Amino acid sequence: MSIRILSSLRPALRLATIQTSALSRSIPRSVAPAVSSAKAFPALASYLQRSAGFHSHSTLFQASNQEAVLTEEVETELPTRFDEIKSLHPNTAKAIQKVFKYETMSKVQSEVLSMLPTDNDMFVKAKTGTGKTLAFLIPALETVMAKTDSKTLSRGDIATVLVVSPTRELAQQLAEEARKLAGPFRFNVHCLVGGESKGLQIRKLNTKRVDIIVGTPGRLNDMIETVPEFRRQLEGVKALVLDEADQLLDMGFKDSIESIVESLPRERQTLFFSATVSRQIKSIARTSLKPDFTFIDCVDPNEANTNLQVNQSFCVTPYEQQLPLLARIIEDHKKVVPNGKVMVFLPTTRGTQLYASLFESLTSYRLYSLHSKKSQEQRTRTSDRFRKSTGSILFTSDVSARGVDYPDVSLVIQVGIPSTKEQYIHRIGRTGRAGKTGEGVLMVTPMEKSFLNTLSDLPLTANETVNNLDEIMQDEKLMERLNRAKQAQDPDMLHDAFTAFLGYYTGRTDVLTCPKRDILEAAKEYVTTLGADEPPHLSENFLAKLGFNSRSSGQSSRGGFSSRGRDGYSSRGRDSFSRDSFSRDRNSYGKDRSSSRFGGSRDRRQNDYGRDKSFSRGDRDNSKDRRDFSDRFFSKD
Ligand SMILES: Nc1ncnc2c1ncn2[C@@H]1O[C@H](COP(=O)(O)OP(=O)(O)OP(=O)(O)O)[C@@H](O)[C@H]1O
Repeated sequence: MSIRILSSLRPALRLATIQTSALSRSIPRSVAPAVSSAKAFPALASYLQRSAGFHSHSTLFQASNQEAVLTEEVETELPTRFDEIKSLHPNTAKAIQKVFKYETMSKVQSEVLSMLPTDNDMFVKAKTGTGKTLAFLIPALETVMAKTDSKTLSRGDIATVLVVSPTRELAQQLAEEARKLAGPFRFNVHCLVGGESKGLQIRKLNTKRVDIIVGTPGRLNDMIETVPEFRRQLEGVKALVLDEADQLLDMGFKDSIESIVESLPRERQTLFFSATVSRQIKSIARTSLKPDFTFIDCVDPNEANTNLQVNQSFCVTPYEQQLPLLARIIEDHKKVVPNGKVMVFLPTTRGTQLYASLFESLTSYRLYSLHSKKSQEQRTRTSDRFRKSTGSILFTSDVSARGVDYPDVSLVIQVGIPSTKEQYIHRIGRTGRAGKTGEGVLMVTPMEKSFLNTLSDLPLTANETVNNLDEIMQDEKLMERLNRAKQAQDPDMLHDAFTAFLGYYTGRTDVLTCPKRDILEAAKEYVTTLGADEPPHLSENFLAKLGFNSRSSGQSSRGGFSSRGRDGYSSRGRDSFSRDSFSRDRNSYGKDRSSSRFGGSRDRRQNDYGRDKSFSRGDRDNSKDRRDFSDRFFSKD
C-alpha cells in the first residue's frame, strides 16, 4: 500500500518543482495546498522534491499524509478506462471497443486522453511499448473532428492528420493502427515511404480519399517538393505527429522535418512523442511547438527508463567465446520458451547479414533477417512474417530498434554496443511490451566494456550463462556446428563485415576508452572468429580515412595484419579479401544508426496497463504557467 501511495505522490511532488502549472489538476487535493505553497517557497519545493525520491521508507511529510493522500487519491484519480473519457467521438469509442477491443488505458493513454478535448501542442515522453501510438492517434483525430467542418470532411480531398515516422517499418505499422482507428470514420490512410513506387502513391492520392497520411521524412519531402497537388492537400492538416521524435533528428532529418513543418498550416496541433528526449529534439520543439505546449513525462525520474518487467543482463567475453555463448543463450531460451520470439541486434548491416547467415544452420528457431540492404518489398515481407510467427528469431540492424511492435518478443540480445544508451533502451523495448515480461542480454567484448558505465543506472546484472563458459567451449557438437557454419561463409561478406566493423567502432571512440589501435586488433579477432582465414587487407587510403597511419595500423606491406594466435577456424585464400569496400558500406551502418540519452533506477514491477498512477502532466488551464514551464524545459539539458 505504501508503495502505491508513494508512487502517486512522487510525480505530483515532482511537478511542484518543475511544472507548477500542473498543480491544480493532477495532485491529490490534500497535498495540493502544500505544493501550491511550494511555488511561493522554493525551500519547501526542494524539500518536497527530495522527499519524492524515497522508495522504501516514508519521510515525515509523506508518512503524515498517507491517509489523506489515499483518501483524496480516490477522488482525484485519473481515469483508467477508455469509457471514462466522455468527450471521445462515438466513432473513436467504437473503434476502441470493437476493433482494438481495449477497455483499460495505459498510463500514457490515460495521461493524454484525460486532457481531451484539447488542441494544445504536446510533448510526451513515455517508456517503450506503453501504447503511445493510440495516445497520439486519438487526440489527433479528435482535433480533426472538432476543427474541420463536416462538408470538408465529407469531400475527403485534403489531408487532416500527418504522422511522421523515422523508419519505413514503423510508418507501415502506424498506418495499420491508424486504419483501425479511422475505420468507423470511413477515413482513408495513405502510407508514403521510400522504397515503394512514388507514382503509385501519387495515383492513390489522386484517386482515393485523403484523410490521414503517415510517412517517412525523405519521401514526404520529396512529394512536397515535386507534387504541387500534395502540397495543396497538406494545407488541410489539423494535427501533426512526430513519432520517435528523437530518432527523426538523430537520423539527420532535421532539415526535412523543418521543411515539412513549413509546408503545413500554422494553425494546427503538433504532437511530439518519444521514449527518450535529447537536446536536439528540444531545439526543434522550440520552433515547431507553440510556446504554451504541454509536456507530459510518464517516466518517473526515480525509475529506470526501461520497463521493469524486463530482466536485463550483460556479459563480457572475447569474440572467440561470444559466438558459442550466443548460440547457447538462444538454445537455452528455446528450451524454456519454445514458441518465443528472439531479436538479435547487431551494430552494422553487414554484421547483421553475416550473423544471420552463420545462424542459419545453428538455430532451431525459424530465422529471419532485416536490414537496410534488403529491398523494401523484402523488408515488408520479413517484418510481416516475423510479426505473425512464433518460435522464431530475427537478426536485425537498428532499422528495428524503435517503435516497431512485434508481439510477444521474449528475448532481445544485443551483440556489440549500441550507438548510444538511448538506442539500448529502445532496442530492449522490443520486449516487455504492453506490460508483458521479457528478457534482454547485452553481449560485449573487453574492448567495449566501458560502454557499460553509461548504463550504470539501469538494472543490469551479470548474465548467468557465462558461468557455464568452460563447459560451452568444450561442447564438441556445438563447436563442430559452429566451425562448419564459419567455413560456409562467403569471403566477401566477411570482408564487408570487417570494414563495417572498423567504420562503426572507430566512430565510437567517445565511449571506448581503449587506444584506437585496439579497435583494429578487435576487428581482426572479430573477422577471424567468424570465419575468415586471416584479416582482409586494407588500403592505406582506407586506413587513413579511419584516422590510422600505417604504423599504428600494424599492417604489413604485403597485406593482412600481423596476426594473433587463434584456433579451429577455416582456411581460405587471402585474395578474396583484396578489395576495400568501406565507402560502399558506410551507408549501411550510418543509415541504421540513431541515438539520444537517459536513465533512472529500479525495483518496482508493474503492468503499465491499468492502475499504476505514477505520472506527471502539463496544465491545460494556465497558459502563463505553461510558458514558465516551457522556458524551463528549454533551458534544461
Ligand atoms: N490500452 C491498451 N490495452 C492493451 N494493449 C494495448 C493498449 N494500447 C496499446 N496496446 C498494445 O501495446 C503494444 C505497444 O503499443 P505501442 O506500439 O503503441 O507502444 P509505444 O509506446 O509506441 O512503443 P515504442 O516506444 O516502442 O514505439 C501494442 O501491441 C499495442 O497493440
